[in-house]
Order: sequence, then structure tokens, then C-alpha cells
Amino acid sequence: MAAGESSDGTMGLPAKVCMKNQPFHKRLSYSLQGIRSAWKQEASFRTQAWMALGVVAVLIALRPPAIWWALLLMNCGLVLAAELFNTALEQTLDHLHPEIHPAIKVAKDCAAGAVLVFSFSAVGTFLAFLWSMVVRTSSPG
Ligand SMILES: Nc1ncnc2c1ncn2[C@@H]1O[C@H](COP(=O)(O)OP(=O)(O)OP(=O)(O)O)[C@@H](O)[C@H]1O
Repeated sequence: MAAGESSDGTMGLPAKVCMKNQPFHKRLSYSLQGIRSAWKQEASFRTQAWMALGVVAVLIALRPPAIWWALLLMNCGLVLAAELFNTALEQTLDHLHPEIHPAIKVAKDCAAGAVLVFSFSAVGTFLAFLWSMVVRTSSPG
């Protein structure tokens, strides 16, 4: 055993530090646990996930060119990822500072604003997609 190393191989580091750099399957499992927690706790995340599924259903039904799949899936992913970041920030702030504070209001409002910006982008992209479908079906030939 090297000097300073403990018998459990942690070198006496706090447990939190030892949770870094774990095998891929463990890191994947933590990511999935995060998504499951957001699903359980955040109504907004559930709504956005159902809407993303709706978009996928529309894509499967209409079979548009690949560029529309890429654009719409990317927008759905951005909204869901932004909501996960928003949830992470809310949980951290509520844990570290449960009391009301103007700085926490600004931080939470900005995070919610980020989700709103991505949501507008997603809605705009979806409307453009619908418009392109209408033009494609109404054009002669
Ligand atoms: N500790 C606090 N201090 C000041 N304002 C707060 C605090 N906690 C929440 N707020 C205000 O309440 C709003 C909603 O709070 P919070 O984000 O925790 O709820 P939420 O329903 O989970 O929101 P979201 O739908 O964005 O996930 C915040 O955007 C902020 O304006």
C-alpha cells in the first residue's frame, strides 16, 4: 500500500470526491436517475416530454425530409435539457438557501426564462415545419 493510501483505496478522501470518474454504466445510471427525478417532481418536464413524444409521432406519421427530423428533435432535446438544468438549479438553490431572497428569485427566473426561450424556438420550428408540409401538399406535381 502506498504512503497515505487507506485500506479501502479511497486515500482518505471524502465520499463525494470518490464519486467522480466512475465507470460508464454508473455515470449513465446517474443520468437516468436525474431524468427520473425530474419526471417525478416537475410537472413542466412531464408536459414537455409528452409534447416531444407528440412531435415524434407527427414526424413518424408525415415522414418529412431528414432535415426536419434533425431540427425538430434538436429543439425538443434543447427544451428538455434546459428544463433539466432548471430543475438542477432549483434543487440546489432550495437546498442551499431555502429562505426567500431577491438573488434567488433572479437566478430562478433566468433559468425559467431560458426554458421559455428554447420553447419559443421549438414552437417556431414546428410552425415552420407545418407550413412547409402545407406548401408541399398544395404545390402541383
Ligand atoms: N427562495 C426564493 N426567493 C425568491 N423567489 C423565489 C424563491 N423560490 C422561488 N421563487 C420565485 O418563485 C418562482 C417559482 O419557483 P420555483 O422555480 O421553485 O417553482 P417551480 O414551480 O418549480 O418553477 P418552474 O415551473 O420554473 O420549474 C421562481 O421563478 C421565483 O420567481
